[in-house]
Amino acid sequence: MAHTKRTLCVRNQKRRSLQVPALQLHVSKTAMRASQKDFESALSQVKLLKDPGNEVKLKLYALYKQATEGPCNTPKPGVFDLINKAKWDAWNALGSLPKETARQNYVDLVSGLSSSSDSSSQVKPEADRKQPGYETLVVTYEDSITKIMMNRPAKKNAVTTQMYNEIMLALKAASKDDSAITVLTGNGDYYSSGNDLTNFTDIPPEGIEEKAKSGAILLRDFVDCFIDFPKPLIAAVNGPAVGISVTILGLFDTVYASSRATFHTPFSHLGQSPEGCSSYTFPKIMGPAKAAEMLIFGKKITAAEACAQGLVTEVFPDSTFQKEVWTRLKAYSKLPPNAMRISKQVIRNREKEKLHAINAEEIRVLQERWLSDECTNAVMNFLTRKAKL
Ligand SMILES: CCCCCCCCCC/C=C/CC(=O)SCCNC(=O)CCNC(=O)[C@H](O)C(C)(C)COP(=O)(O)OP(=O)(O)OC[C@H]1O[C@@H](n2cnc3c(N)ncnc32)[C@H](O)[C@@H]1OP(=O)(O)O
Repeated sequence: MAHTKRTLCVRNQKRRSLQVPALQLHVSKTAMRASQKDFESALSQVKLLKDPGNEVKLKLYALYKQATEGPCNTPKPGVFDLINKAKWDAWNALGSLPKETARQNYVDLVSGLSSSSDSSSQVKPEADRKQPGYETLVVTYEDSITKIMMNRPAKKNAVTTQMYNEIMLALKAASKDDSAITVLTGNGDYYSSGNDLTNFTDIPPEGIEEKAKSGAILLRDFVDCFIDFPKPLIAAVNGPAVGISVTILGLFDTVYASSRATFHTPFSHLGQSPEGCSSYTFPKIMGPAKAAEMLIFGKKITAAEACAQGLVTEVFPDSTFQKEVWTRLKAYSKLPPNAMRISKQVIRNREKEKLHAINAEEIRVLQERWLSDECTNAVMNFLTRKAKL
């Protein structure tokens, strides 16, 4: 099997003491409080706004439908019915986002739009372009770079159902905005601790099989977004990464890591199996032997090891990680965007179909694993704190 190693350039790998920056607990205080009245007032307010553009209108439409009718429940329009298909796609992308959250996101989005149109006579500096409507992410646009930052630092950026949906929305928006490159990173001391294990707890009345089915659709759509993302996609791995946040790195174009980062896929420990196309990308990137140690035995590797094995492009000392990575990315973002996009597509298109098939197959297997005693016991152990990785 051919190894396709990324550029190897390991920097200062001296171990540093783990510095935990002040955690910024992101709790939307109003999240649980968007009343029907707030929602109705947002509905009236939206009519007074100047045209926010198609992308925002689609977001508003999707959140409105989700808030009033719940998950998308209508047949997918035909390919030639472009407008209704775009609306359907936007609604469907919200997956099982709860109605209350959709209502709150709608209210937040309208309030963000109102305040930006109130000050529309002033030219906002690019750094202020924080995009409204996200609860688990901070999405910003600056220097032709869309930055998607996972923002649940107190939970080590564990990925909830809502965060899966918001990352998909943010990627879809970034694929259409005028940014040249897109970056995924984490807030706080972790990049991400992977799937939020409480995703296994809210079992609907229809039973665990239904939950596994909706989880499978969510995960398939999530990974598909990374396979199909049309622009250069960079991961800035600011700290330890676990599970799904590691496996999807094989679908990024470039992975920069802090010297403090570690990479861990404890699937067997959790009674689960590989996802994110890692059963294909990892053996291809690092060779079957190293991939097996990670994916079957759950070996945790350091940033330096991940770089030597080709999963990481370059490691930066933790103390200068942010500065060095953003300086590099700002320079890359000035390259001709169409050329970068086309080069990415030439590289990716050859493999797209295969990656989609691998994603579907991995999820078919994983869906069965979720129903196994091995998986249930492992999740219960974590949630009752008998086990930690
Ligand atoms: C029926 C099927 C439905 C399925 C629906 C899902 C669909 C998609 C599935 C995709 C599958 C992906 C596979 C994976 O990602 S596997 C990896 C899963 N992750 C883990 O197992 C990590 C678990 N976490 C830990 O082991 C530790 O927290 C840590 C990451 C090593 C950090 O330890 P540390 O001591 O530093 O910190 P704490 O443990 O005190 O964590 C701080 C708080 O954060 C909470 N936390 C952290 N990680 C998670 C997590 N993954 N899920 C839920 N909660 C998490 C932790 O509980 C603490 O919360 P607290 O302060 O309230 O106690």
